[in-house]
Order: sequence, then C-alpha cells, then structure tokens
Amino acid sequence: MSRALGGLHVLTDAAGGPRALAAVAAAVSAGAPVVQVRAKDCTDRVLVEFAGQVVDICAPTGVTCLVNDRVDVALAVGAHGTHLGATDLPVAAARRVAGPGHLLGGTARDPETARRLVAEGADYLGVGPAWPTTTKTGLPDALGPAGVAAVAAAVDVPVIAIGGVTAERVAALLAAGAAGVAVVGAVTGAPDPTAATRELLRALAGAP
Ligand SMILES: Cc1ncc(COP(=O)(O)OP(=O)(O)O)c(N)n1
Ligand SMILES: Cc1nc(C(=O)O)sc1CCOP(=O)(O)O
Ligand SMILES: [Mg+2]
Repeated sequence: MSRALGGLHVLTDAAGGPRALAAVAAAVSAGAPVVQVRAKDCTDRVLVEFAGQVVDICAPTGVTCLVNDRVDVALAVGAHGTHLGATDLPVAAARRVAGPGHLLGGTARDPETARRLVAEGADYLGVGPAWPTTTKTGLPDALGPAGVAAVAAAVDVPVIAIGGVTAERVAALLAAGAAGVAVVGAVTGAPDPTAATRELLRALAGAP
C-alpha cells in the first residue's frame, strides 16, 4: 500500500504526555494524513511508550505515522517511517536497518543536501525553517518561500515545508512547489487543535 506523504504533517509537542496525545487524536479525527512523533529530552522507555500510543491512535485510521530521529523506535512500535535530521543516523544507514518498505524522510535546507538525501534513499524531505519559529532554537535564518522553491526544484520527492507555518502562509509554500507542510505550534499550540487542523487542510486544498 502506498502511504500519504504529502499534505499536512502534524508533529507532536516535544514534551509528549496526555496533552500531546489529545492533540494527535484531534488532528487525526480532523483528517490530518500524516503524524510525526517528535519527543525530546525523554528516556527511551518514555519515548517508546509515547510513540506506541501515537501508533495506536493512527492505526485504525490509515494515517501515516512517522517517528522523528529514531529508526529503532519507529521499527519497534510499528510506525510507517522515520524522519532523520543532520545528527541522526544517515538516511543510507537507516535504509539498511529498516529495509525498503519503511518510509524515510530527511531534513534539507539547500538543493545540494536535498539531492544527496534523495540519492541515499529519502522518500520525502522536510525543508525549513520556512519562517522564523519559536518552537525550536538554533535554526539558521528562515529560507522563505524562495528557499523552499530552490529545494523543491532540485528533487522529485515530496518537499514538506516546516517552520512558522500557518494556514495563511500555506498558499505561498504550495506556489513554491511544496507538496505539503509540517506544523507543531499551529496545531498543538492552538486552543482548538481540531479546528486548527481543518483550517490548515482547507488551505492545503486551495480553499480561499
Ligand atoms: C517534516 C519535517 N521536516 C524537518 C524536521 C526537522 O527534523 P530534524 O532536523 O531532525 O530536527 P528535530 O525535529 O529533530 O528537532 C522534522 N522533524 N520534520
Ligand atoms: C522541528 C522543526 N524543525 C525545523 C527545521 O527547519 O528543521 S523548524 C521546526 C519547528 C516547527 O514548529 P512550528 O510549526 O511551531 O514553527
Ligand atoms: Mg530529528
């Protein structure tokens, strides 16, 4: 079965816990096609339990479930794929561990890195930060839609724009060639994650 990779990727609040799970459940019920488990500063035990709970929410729905950073955890909990950053296991190594059926994404901020990651076996790329974000520190300057466009033009896998994405900014990213967007704050930080997910999905569908 080929799984959704474009459209909306909803990333969990890095703190994990019941609030993060409630936001995942809301996003899934509102129709988000992809969820990524992104939990930081926790033990492997806590991470594997949290990731398993997210997989359990996604499994009955057909939503694609990815795990950030950790291909071992993704495989252990039966997630569909793993998103790998610059300091994680290289995509080529993760491919050897996980085999051909496991989805692999990589973070790219420029066309050269994007082409290398695709050559290593990445199925999609996360590209950012599209705009400044308060969710993650230590990022380089924002790429803007033009920077996202440069990466999208260099590869033939889906490019998912990340960083400071809001419903209002989706149109500019689609015009830049993005196949989708990834968000943390726009859903997990929203007072109503269900409504926020629906608004992002409407924007991705090109609704005014
Ligand atoms: C879709 C998507 N794109 C980029 C990232 C960033 O991943 P990474 O570089 O591994 O950084 P952290 O998320 O681990 O802080 C992503 N998670 N998802
Ligand atoms: C986790 C992450 N990675 C980024 C990158 O550019 O690699 S930006 C980012 C944070 C995205 O959060 P928000 O949607 O709240 O801006
Ligand atoms: Mg990561």
